This record gives sequence, C-alpha cells and structure tokens, in this order.
Amino acid sequence: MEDRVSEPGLVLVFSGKRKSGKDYVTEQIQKRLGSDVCCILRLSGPLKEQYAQEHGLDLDQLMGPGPYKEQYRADMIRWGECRRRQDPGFFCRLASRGACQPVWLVSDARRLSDLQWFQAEFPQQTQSVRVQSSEKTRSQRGWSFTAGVDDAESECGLDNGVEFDWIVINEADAPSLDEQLRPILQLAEEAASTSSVTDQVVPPTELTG
Ligand SMILES: Nc1ncnc2c1ncn2[C@@H]1O[C@H](COP(=O)(O)OP(=O)(O)OP(=O)(O)O)[C@@H](O)[C@H]1O
Ligand SMILES: C[C@@](O)(CCOP(=O)(O)O)CC(=O)O
Repeated sequence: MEDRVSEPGLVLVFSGKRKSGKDYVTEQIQKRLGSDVCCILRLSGPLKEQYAQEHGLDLDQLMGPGPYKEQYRADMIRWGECRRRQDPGFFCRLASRGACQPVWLVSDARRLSDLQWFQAEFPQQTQSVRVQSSEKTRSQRGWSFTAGVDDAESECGLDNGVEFDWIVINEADAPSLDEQLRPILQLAEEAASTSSVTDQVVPPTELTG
C-alpha cells in the first residue's frame, strides 16, 4: 500500500479585529506561494454556507468584504456559538476537510478554541499570527463599533492569553507587508519543500527495504 503523509507541513492560524486585514494578508501570502502550495481555510466558510442556506441569503455577499454580512453578523455569531458549545472543533474540521496543500492559512480564528483545535491536531506545525490595525484605519476600511459584536467573544476571544508567534502590523506607516511577511514566507517555503520530500509516494518494495 502506498505510504503518503497527508498532514500539512505548516498551519498558520490568523486572527485580528474586523477590517484589520486578515483576508487581505492571507491572500497576499497565497499569491506569493501559489495555490498548489498554500490554501486559505476560512472557519466562517462552512458557517456562512449553512446559515445562508437556512435563511435564504446571498452566500457570495456573506463571504465578501462588503456591508451585507454585517446585517447578519450578530445572529451568525449566536448561531455559530450554539454549534461550538456542542463541538468546539465543528467549524475547524469542516473548514479543513479536503485541504491537501502543505501550507494552510486559517484566515479567521476568533476564539481560543479555534487556535487550540489546530494546536492539538498539529502541535508541531501550528503557529499563530495576529493582524493588527488601528481603529482609525479599520474605520477607513468600513468598520464601525457594534455593541454585541465588537465587545463579544467573536471579536475579543483572542485579545488575552495568547503569545502570538507573529504580529503583522497592517498600517500604511508600518514596514511594508513584503518586509513583514518575508520570514513567514520563508518558513512556509521551507515547510512546503520538506513536505514535498516526505509527501512522495514510496512504493512497497522501497518500504520493505
Ligand atoms: N494593506 C492593505 N492595502 C489595501 N487594502 C487593504 C489592506 N488591508 C486591508 N485592505 C482592505 O480593507 C478591507 C478589509 O480587509 P479584510 O477584508 O482583509 O479584513 P478582515 O480582517 O478579513 O475583516 P473581517 O473580519 O470583517 O472579514 C478589504 O476591502 C481589504 O481589501
Ligand atoms: C459569524 C462569523 O463567523 C462571521 C465572520 O465573518 P468575517 O470573517 O468577518 O467575514 C464570526 C464568528 O464566528 O464569530
């Protein structure tokens, strides 16, 4: 039987406040690494798919960066937290099913249980990345404070108790994203090259020596 390593070589779990640039930064990383090396996993993806289906909503708009999803955010949070209470890893498993690239970018971790699930599943491969932007910059990107959202676990669940492996300052007056992402990209390229070596199919004759 063929012996194939299906685990990722690196799992980068991103978090950050609304409009801090989680999607933007992870898309920049994927552009540089290529989609055969790196996939973006959105924990909100399976949640929004199911929520859109149950409520007859436009999934494309729910998945997009525009104001449409904000109308439903509070109820989606409630809906999602009901499922997480029953199974904290519910959305992590759904979002990562079928991922086969060596590098995974989890773009939207919001709770400690999100990060802990990947750390428990892939203890050697998981690193945490915090994307930071000022409220002024976030406001320029369309954010405004919403009670019940910005003061709730969905937005504050990772504010304390986590020593992030990486911090990305997504501000015009910060070092460029190219500069900030360089060490992360190098780590990803190393993980991808190592994974491509160990991910080769080894015919049975070589396995038995
Ligand atoms: N460095 C940047 N340069 C240009 N545009 C940016 C930058 N960072 C973010 N943006 C833009 O700001 C908006 C918000 O960014 P993004 O959607 O990545 O935030 P987010 O953290 O994923 O937000 P949410 O939690 O609401 O999904 C998007 O339109 C995005 O294209
Ligand atoms: C409901 C929720 O998944 C919406 C996330 O939407 P977005 O990643 O901000 O586009 C947030 C949450 O799960 O708390």
